Amino acid sequence: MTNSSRERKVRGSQIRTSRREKQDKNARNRTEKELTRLENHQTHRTKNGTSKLDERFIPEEQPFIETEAVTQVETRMRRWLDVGRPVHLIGPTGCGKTALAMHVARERDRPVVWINGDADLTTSDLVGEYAEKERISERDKYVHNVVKSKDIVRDRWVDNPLTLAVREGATLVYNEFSRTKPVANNVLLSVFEEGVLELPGQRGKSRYVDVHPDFRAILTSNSVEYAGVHEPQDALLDRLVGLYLDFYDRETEVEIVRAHVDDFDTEDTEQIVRLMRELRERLDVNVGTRAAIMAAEGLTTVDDLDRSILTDICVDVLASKVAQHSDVHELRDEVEATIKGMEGTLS
Ligand SMILES: Nc1ncnc2c1ncn2[C@@H]1O[C@H](COP(=O)(O)OP(=O)(O)OP(=O)(O)O)[C@@H](O)[C@H]1O
Repeated sequence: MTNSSRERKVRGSQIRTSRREKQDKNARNRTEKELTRLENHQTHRTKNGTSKLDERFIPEEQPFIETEAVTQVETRMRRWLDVGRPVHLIGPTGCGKTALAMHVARERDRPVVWINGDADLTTSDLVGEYAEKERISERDKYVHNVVKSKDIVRDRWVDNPLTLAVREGATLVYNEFSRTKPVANNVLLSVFEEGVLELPGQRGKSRYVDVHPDFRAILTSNSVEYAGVHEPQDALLDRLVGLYLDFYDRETEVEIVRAHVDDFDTEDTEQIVRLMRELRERLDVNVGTRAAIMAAEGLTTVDDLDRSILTDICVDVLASKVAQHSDVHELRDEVEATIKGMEGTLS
């Protein structure tokens, strides 16, 4: 044994760590991990110029016509959005609710989050769930060449559209919200009133999310279905500002059809809109602006138009709305009679 006793060197961290020091170390690790996650998210966001919100499905931007009639409704919508009230657009199929909601939402220059109402939608579909497994591996080298490893697998919470919109101050467009069962929409009550979103699946203080001051909501529902699908709870309706829409005036519909159908003569556009509006008055089925757009698209393929071809196009555009094959004959008769009755004005 040599004279100088050699102090035993212990490599690596101290063998014995007090419980308190271990807790502090774990807390530091957790903080570092959280900071890394946020930095990664921020990097992802800046690198791709998008946030997680942008990954959400949002209907493709369409040409948007703003006549006086459209602007009037927009002004009413903005009035309520400016004071933080959720706006509920109610109207018949194809009258322009979605286009209006998306346009006003985009104009707010905030991220837009889109939710499609559906009977199968649940609260967790709206707010989020523990949907991913997170594996954390800790490697401790207490003694050189001895590795103590520990894998922790835990559920990770994933925010769904409503929570993302609330956290990031997005404009939520909740299309056909009344198709969703009322119980799933209950989470909206405190969002629209107390300004807090409760995450039923979460625990502790992360169970509550303060609503971002820039968060706004535009809900749409189809007037007919609205009555028939799920009667939304009065407490929710009480929190909404309701704007009933109908089909636009003829000039606006002509502009809308022209915006959607290229290479279609203005006079022909005016005629097909006039015909579809007449059918809207006469038929039991709903004849929306979308039907006028589709009919105009069909007409762009025709060189020599006659009454029979025009009848075919109108019947084809509306036939999906009649339940029985026998009803199509009645539909065709109505269309033929309408075209005949307008012969003087349809060239
Ligand atoms: N102001 C507008 N400018 C341009 N296109 C419009 C405008 N309003 C409606 N449209 C078009 O008319 C058609 C019907 O509009 P939209 O889909 O918004 O109706 P909707 O009431 O939401 O129908 P649904 O009840 O089926 O959801 C769409 O093709 C839409 O792009």
